[in-house]
Amino acid sequence: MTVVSRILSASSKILLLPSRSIATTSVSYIQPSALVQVAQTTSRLRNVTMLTERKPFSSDFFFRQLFDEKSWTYSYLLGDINSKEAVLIDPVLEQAKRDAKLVQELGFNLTYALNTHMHADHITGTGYLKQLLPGTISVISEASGAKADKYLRDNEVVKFGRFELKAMSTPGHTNGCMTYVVEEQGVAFTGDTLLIRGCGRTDFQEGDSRTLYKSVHERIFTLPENFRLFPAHDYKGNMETSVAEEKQYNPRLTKDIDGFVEIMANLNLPYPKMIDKAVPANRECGLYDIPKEE
Ligand SMILES: N[C@@H](CCC(=O)N[C@@H](CSS)C(=O)NCC(=O)O)C(=O)O
Ligand SMILES: [Fe+2]
Repeated sequence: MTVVSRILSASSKILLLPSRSIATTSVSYIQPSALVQVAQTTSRLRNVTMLTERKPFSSDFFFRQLFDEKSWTYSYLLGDINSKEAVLIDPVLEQAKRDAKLVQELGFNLTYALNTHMHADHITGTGYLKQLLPGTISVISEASGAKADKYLRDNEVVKFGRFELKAMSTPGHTNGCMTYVVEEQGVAFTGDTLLIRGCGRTDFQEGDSRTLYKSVHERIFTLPENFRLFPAHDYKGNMETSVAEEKQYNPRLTKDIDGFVEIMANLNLPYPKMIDKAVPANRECGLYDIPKEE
């Protein structure tokens, strides 16, 4: 019997038999690798993702997802547990005290407070964090047009302890959108470029659907399939996704580019409530409208 006919034969047995009987059928002569192929084939037929093996974070990599309930924003504190250097991605002004307290409680030194882009729906916490945690350097892309202490270009790296965070230019939602990637840990922070089963809107700031589509397909979707992806927002309670999941299930970005442009042109979303306040503030690194001391 050839390998192919064995697979087909095993596949039909697995599909036809109730699951409890699989272990007791005559498939035991099949090579384990052939069984994996059968499982992959049957999963594809049932439209189920075969999860690629996950890469766990290393024990010296600190990761904490934080949430702002008013703007549905996720911020991310990443740190090197040994050197105690940390970075904070997309902090929110109203949560800056919470975040500063956490950084101090954990004994971290916040080296960089980074924005993935110039946000339109909330004021960034980077400016206030510079006051709360002196020495913190605010960071945004050069293309954002916003003020910060440090500007990043495509493929530039910032270090925290032994870790490297690489800025990957992913414009489309805004010109200056960056996806921040910690390659060694298999993780990327996509800002508003790629949301879980969605993506950033393209109807204000420098939004451009074709550019966003290319950013996702040519940059984010070319990361390894098992990379964990963390967005700047989720409005449905999801917290994390992966390259493999979004490539298979993103309802917008699995379309061809023209189909995508059509979807984006017809979202009809109301403008963010804070846009007229947030964009001018964020252009200045969020350095005004600091909450009053209690
Ligand atoms: N209702 C919220 C704003 C919601 C919104 O527009 N979110 C943006 C990301 S923040 S710039 C977005 O791109 N959404 C895409 C989508 O499909 O929802 C508010 O008033 O703040
Ligand atoms: Fe945004």
